[in-house]
Amino acid sequence: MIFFKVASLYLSDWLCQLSVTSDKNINIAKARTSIELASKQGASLVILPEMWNCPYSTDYFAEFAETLDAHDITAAPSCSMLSEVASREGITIIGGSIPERSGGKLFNTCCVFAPNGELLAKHRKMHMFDIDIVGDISFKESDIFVPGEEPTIIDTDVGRIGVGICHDIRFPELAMVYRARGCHLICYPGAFNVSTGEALWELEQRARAVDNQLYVATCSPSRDSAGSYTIWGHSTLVNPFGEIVATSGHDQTIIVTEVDYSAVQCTRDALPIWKQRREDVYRFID
Ligand SMILES: NC(=O)CC(=O)C(=O)O
Repeated sequence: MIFFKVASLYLSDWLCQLSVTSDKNINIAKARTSIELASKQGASLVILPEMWNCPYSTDYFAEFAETLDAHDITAAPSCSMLSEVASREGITIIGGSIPERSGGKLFNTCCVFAPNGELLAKHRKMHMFDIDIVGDISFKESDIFVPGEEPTIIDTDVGRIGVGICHDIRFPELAMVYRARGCHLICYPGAFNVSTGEALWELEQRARAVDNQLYVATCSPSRDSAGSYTIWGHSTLVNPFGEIVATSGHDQTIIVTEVDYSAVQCTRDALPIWKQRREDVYRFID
């Protein structure tokens, strides 16, 4: 989980990496305790990991799925906990992700809650994690999930935030949309595995941050989470200059760090690459 304390343009940021079990009630209780702890310490934004209520495995997604009705969140125990804690503590929550059931389909969905407990937005993972690295890892999210169709931009008390989920980070176009629409921060709840994580997790975050000159936050479950998928961990915050502000190892942990949104404009003034783009010459197809 990541937590932010906000004072005008200046935030204090907590990253809290949760160990996910195969018992949903335990996962909900653990997340609640961590959010409350963050709030007591002054956090105003909390970010949870991808699949914080469910092991990251195609064997579990359907069983752990919840139906999310913005008008009656009580049928979804994971999200009703987030809504209740958001309103009791008066904080914004980027709710990692959970399996969502809707219209006979399943989505990998991040719910965002306002400090009054209102469901502000839902981001459905847009790019399915379907990979096959011979002799290493095979995973096919699209066996279970259907991709979301839209980018998600939310105006919150802690800035304009874009949301992506894990594999979404590999698509620079999505991050560019967020930059073009004025986001200061992109949050990617994620659960990279050890193979891709070691090679690419940090690289992808720094690339999205430096190309778009904004903050990138990632939040992962910890390595000891349930299921056969081995999680990389290493929740991280990267600044608009591509530098790592804070990161973790792979164990369950909380990191507290600080975010200064003025770095977004400073970096853009110093290196005005957005204005220097040559859209007149970029062509994907002749
Ligand atoms: N959960 C994911 O989308 C995993 C991923 O992208 C990876 O590289 O691992």
